[in-house]
Amino acid sequence: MFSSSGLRRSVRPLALLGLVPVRVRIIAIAMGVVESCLPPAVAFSFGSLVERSSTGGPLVVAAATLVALLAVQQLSEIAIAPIRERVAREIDGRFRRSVGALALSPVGVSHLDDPVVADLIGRATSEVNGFTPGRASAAQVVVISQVAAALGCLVLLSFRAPLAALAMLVLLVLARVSTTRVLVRLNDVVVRAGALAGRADYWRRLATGIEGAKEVRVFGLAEWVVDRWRDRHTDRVRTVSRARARALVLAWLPLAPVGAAALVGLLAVVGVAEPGPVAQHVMAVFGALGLGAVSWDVFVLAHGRAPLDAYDRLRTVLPPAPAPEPFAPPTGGPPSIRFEDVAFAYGDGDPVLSGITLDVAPGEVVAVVGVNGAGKSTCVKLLQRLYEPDRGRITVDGVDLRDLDARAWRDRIAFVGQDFARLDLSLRDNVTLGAPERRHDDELFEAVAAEFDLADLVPADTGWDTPLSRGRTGGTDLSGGQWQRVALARALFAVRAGRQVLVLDEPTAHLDADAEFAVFHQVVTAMRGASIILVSHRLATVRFADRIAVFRDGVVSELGSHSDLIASPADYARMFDVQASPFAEDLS
Ligand SMILES: Nc1ncnc2c1ncn2[C@@H]1O[C@H](COP(=O)(O)OP(=O)(O)OP(=O)(O)O)[C@@H](O)[C@H]1O
Repeated sequence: MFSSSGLRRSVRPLALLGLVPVRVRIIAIAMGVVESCLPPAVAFSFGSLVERSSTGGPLVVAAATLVALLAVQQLSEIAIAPIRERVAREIDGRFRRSVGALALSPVGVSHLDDPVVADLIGRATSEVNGFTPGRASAAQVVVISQVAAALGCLVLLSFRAPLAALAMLVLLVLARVSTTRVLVRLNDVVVRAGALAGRADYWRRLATGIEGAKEVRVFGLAEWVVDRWRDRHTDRVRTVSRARARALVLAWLPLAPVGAAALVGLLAVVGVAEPGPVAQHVMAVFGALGLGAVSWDVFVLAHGRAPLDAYDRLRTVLPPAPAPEPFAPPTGGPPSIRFEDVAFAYGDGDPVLSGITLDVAPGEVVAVVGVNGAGKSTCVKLLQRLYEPDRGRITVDGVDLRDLDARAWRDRIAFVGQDFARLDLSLRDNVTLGAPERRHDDELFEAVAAEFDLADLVPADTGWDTPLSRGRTGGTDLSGGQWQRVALARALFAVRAGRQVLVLDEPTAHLDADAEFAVFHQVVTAMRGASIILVSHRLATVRFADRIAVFRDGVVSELGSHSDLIASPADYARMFDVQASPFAEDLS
């Protein structure tokens, strides 16, 4: 039913029990069976005890049996809690892994641009109020045993009053069906409440958190933001409480058939003279009413199915991919990369690239420049296979990128982007996760840390293991420029560990042109040997590249070394003059 890449077929909560170890499964099922047998057994045993006391028969055995049954009932209620926890933990662990694997299974990231997919991933991973598939599965066992216990009581009744038992069965099934409908409605309320809470929460974070703290104060937005927070929150509470009230009104409806069933059951006892059968009958009637009752477990079952349903739908949208190959160090030197007439648009949007043709020779440094929105980052995303070209192809050593294993190709790339990852981990992890297969290579890490002067970023006593987060004990936070040094060190670690392609997509955009030039120069000098692609919208900072490609209107409009391009009368020379005139002396 389950593999690391996904649950194989449509899953129901009960089927998830197959994921727990056999021993735990057997205990859970055995306890369910015991719980199903207890109510009819107690009714029967109580009837015998009353009968014996009325006829003056020996009471000891009957009383001892009843006491033993009641003791088992109490004990099983206590013992079942840790079993249910274990069942839920085992299933939820596997389910989370399965959802994670599915969400990460597409080669690229274009599926995340689709709001339907994003919503399904959100719902499959949501654990609102702890209603998880694992808890639903454990609850399903309890619900089945509750139903079985009630049916057992009806069977007991049917020996004396078959018609009354049949009428009760019909009425209680009716009650149960309408109860389930009410629960589905309540479940919808919970889902809606979750979506609305997300909106209200955004404004709460903006008002009280660090996210927009400066803008909110400096632009005088405080009152406006707080008003929005209050309005969204009020909207949420009002919408949810109206929907809940409507659902709860319906919750009264099942009470009518339950009441009628109780009446039918109790009336059937009229005329029975002996106290024993009367006692057994009354006990069995009360036991049978459980068939129409709403228990907490029915509620957990209804809610805990929601992530499973979302997961099922997600699987129809995202078929599970085969498990990735383990890391295999690349053989040979840096590759030659070629973009051949590559065209691309996001979804149904306008073309961003309309025919890019560009070579990067092994070990060459190629800069990609162009105005904002020219498609430079998009080109880099295609190279990393985060998206696929609509037309044309990208080849690596002559092989179409689509024919290469995406994971194996990415294992050859080191990358720093504009919004590089600031991992809430230690400084050491932030750097060494650039090449996870060499994570424990302290010598390599120390060399890279020395090259980027990382020692002054963390206190000496906690050293490399200092968490880079103010929110963690003993943690520290870094400035934007310091984080950027860490991100570049991560790329250097990856290159030293054997990555042969380096992509820098404006990680230094917030620096001034001189500082960006210095950083690019340092990084490229340190990583010479890899095939390097530098992206920038500032021409002066990449002038040392072997070749510069100017992106314009979705194509490469100029290509050559800085001295070639500056000598031609086209865009590059004109833009370079405009951008570089304030630094003319430094650049000469
Ligand atoms: N995920 C996306 N979905 C839809 N459109 C996108 C997406 N990412 C980028 N775009 C659009 O594609 C165009 C090119 O964006 P891209 O980021 O490649 O440009 P760029 O040259 O790198 O710009 P900049 O220098 O500002 O970073 C822009 O119009 C942008 O709005």
